[in-house]
Amino acid sequence: MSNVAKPLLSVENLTVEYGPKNNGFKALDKVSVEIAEHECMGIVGESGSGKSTLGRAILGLAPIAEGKILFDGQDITNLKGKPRRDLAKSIQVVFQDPYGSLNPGMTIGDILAEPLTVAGETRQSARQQVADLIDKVHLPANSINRFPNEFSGGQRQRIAIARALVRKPRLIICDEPTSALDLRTQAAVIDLFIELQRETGVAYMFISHDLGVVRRICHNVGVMKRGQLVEHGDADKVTRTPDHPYSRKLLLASPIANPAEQKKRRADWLEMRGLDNAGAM
Ligand SMILES: Nc1ncnc2c1ncn2[C@@H]1O[C@H](COP(=O)(O)OP(=O)(O)OP(=O)(O)O)[C@@H](O)[C@H]1O
Repeated sequence: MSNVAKPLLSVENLTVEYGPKNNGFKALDKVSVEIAEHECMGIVGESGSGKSTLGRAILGLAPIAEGKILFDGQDITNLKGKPRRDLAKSIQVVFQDPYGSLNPGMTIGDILAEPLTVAGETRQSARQQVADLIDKVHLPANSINRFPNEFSGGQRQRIAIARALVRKPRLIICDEPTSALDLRTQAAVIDLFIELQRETGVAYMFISHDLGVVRRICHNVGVMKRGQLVEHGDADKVTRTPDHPYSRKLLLASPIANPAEQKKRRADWLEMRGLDNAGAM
């Protein structure tokens, strides 16, 4: 499948195998997917279908048996050590669990400043950027001196999002980032994701069980089943099979018809979010 714009991320025939090589369990089986700059690609599918494995493989955290991952044209499939750490500037992640993902012994200010000071920024510049980020994710300014256990689940997820944004990434893998939150908090965090995308132009791979959330935030969606990406189309149209309300099968009512339609949808979507086609604002 191909997007009209040059892909930021391109996953080609990716196979991830757990267990003995060439004889293990294929958690991903020849998956191909592309995400263009500024886009939000939803990944949905039943439990165990391979959604998180896809995200983990992109982050270099899953055993790749076959296939390729390109980021901005660079082959990152087997990147390790320093080059992999350097890539963390461009590809970040927000996980589901807002309780487990923050170091409880560090203040929010230190959690957010660490990636900047490690990258060589002065303490003063880091402090200023952290203050701006706290403001950007709508947390009170005094959050800087407080510890993670002083915050609610929704607030912690805002901190995790701020941490993902610290180094101005071009892509964030969001792995069920709202599913541990109550409905009201979930809606506010989704609004934040949308707002931040509008402001920064960051692209998202948004892994979720929740079709409502995916319809709201995503542009395209891919449906996974038993390690394969079985359908791909317009996120507005993703729905469960109507005649089998308990079925886990997902149907895309309107797959993308042709490149011209695809191009128009992309332009409309970017316009709605106040982004241009060429680069971040
Ligand atoms: N480290 C691992 N070792 C062995 N098998 C694994 C490992 N991680 C995942 N799997 C298996 O790979 C398959 C895909 O798992 P994955 O977590 O990607 O699914 P998922 O679609 O994200 O599920 P969920 O929606 O429940 O989070 C599952 O059968 C899982 O048991």
